[in-house]
Amino acid sequence: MYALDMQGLSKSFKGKKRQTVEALKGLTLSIEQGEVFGFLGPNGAGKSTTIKCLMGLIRPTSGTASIMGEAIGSEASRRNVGYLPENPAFYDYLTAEEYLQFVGKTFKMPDALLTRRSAEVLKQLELWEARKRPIRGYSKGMVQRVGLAQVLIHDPDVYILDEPMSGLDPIGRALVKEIIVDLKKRGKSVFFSTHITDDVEKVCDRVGILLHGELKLVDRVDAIMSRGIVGYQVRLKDADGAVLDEEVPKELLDRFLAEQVATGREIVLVEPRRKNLEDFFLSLVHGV
Ligand SMILES: Nc1ncnc2c1ncn2[C@@H]1O[C@H](COP(=O)(O)OP(=O)(O)OP(=O)(O)O)[C@@H](O)[C@H]1O
Repeated sequence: MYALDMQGLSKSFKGKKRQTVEALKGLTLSIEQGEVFGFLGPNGAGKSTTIKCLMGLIRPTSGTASIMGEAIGSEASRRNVGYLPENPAFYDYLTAEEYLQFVGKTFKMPDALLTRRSAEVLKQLELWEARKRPIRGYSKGMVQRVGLAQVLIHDPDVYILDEPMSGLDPIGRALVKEIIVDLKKRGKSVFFSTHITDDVEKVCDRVGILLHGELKLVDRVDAIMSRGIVGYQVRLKDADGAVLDEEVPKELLDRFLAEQVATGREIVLVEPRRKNLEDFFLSLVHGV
C-alpha cells in the first residue's frame, strides 16, 4: 500500500470572464511509505491545488487519489495525516498550549498522552517559553512553528506539508529539516511542497517537478545529482612539485589524464563538478 497514490488527478477552476484555469493536469504519482518526497514547482504550478485535493478541501475535476489506501475526501483518509496549510490561520486568542489541546482533542487523543505530546512538541519547536501567551502576539516564524506543532501532535504516519519552510529564518528552516529527517528515521512518510531546491536536496529521497500543472520530472535526488556531472576538477603535480588545478570538460577527461601521465605529471585529485538540482530546475522551467 502506498502512503499517497494519485491517479490522473486534474483540477480546473473557473477564472475571470468564465475562463477555465487548468491548475492540475492528470497528475499520476505514488509515494511509498517511509519516503520523503519533495514536490517542487514555481509559483502557480499547482502544488497547493494538489495538496488541497489530497486533504479533501477541494474536489478534483477528475482522477482519484488515496492516503494509506483510504479514498481522499473521506474522514478515514485524514485521520492518519498531519497537514500544514500554506497560510495557516489559528484561533489567535488561544495560547499555543491551548491550541494544541484543541487539536489533540479533535484527534481523540487521551488526556495524559495529549499533555505529554504537547510538552514534547512545544519544546521541539522552541515554543515552550511562549506556550502560555496568546498566538496573536507571536512573530511570523513562531506562528509557522505552531502550524508544525499541530502537524506533529497526534504522531500520524503521513505528513502533507504545504511550503513548511516558508516564512522561517535560517534557524527555523534548519529546525524543519531536522524534524523531517527525524520523521524519516521513524519510518514516516512526508510529502512537502516548496519552490526552493536546496530544501529538497538536503532531505528528500525523491523529487517531483511540477510546471503549469504537469509533472515534468520524478526521480531520486541522488540519481539527479549523479546524472548531473558536467566536468572534473583535476589537481596535478609536476616533476618540480608544483601543484596545478585544471577544469576539464567531462568528454575530454580520459584524453587529458593520459596526456598528463605521458608528460610525467602526477594526478593528485579528480573531483566531479555537478550540475545541482537548482540548475536542473531552472533549465526545466526555462525549457533549455
Ligand atoms: N480558487 C481558485 N480559483 C481560480 N484559480 C485558482 C484557484 N486556486 C488556484 N488557482 C490557480 O491555479 C493555479 C495553481 O495554483 P496553486 O495555488 O496550486 O499553485 P502553487 O504551485 O501552490 O503556487 P505557489 O507556490 O505560489 O503557492 C494558479 O494559476 C492559480 O491562479
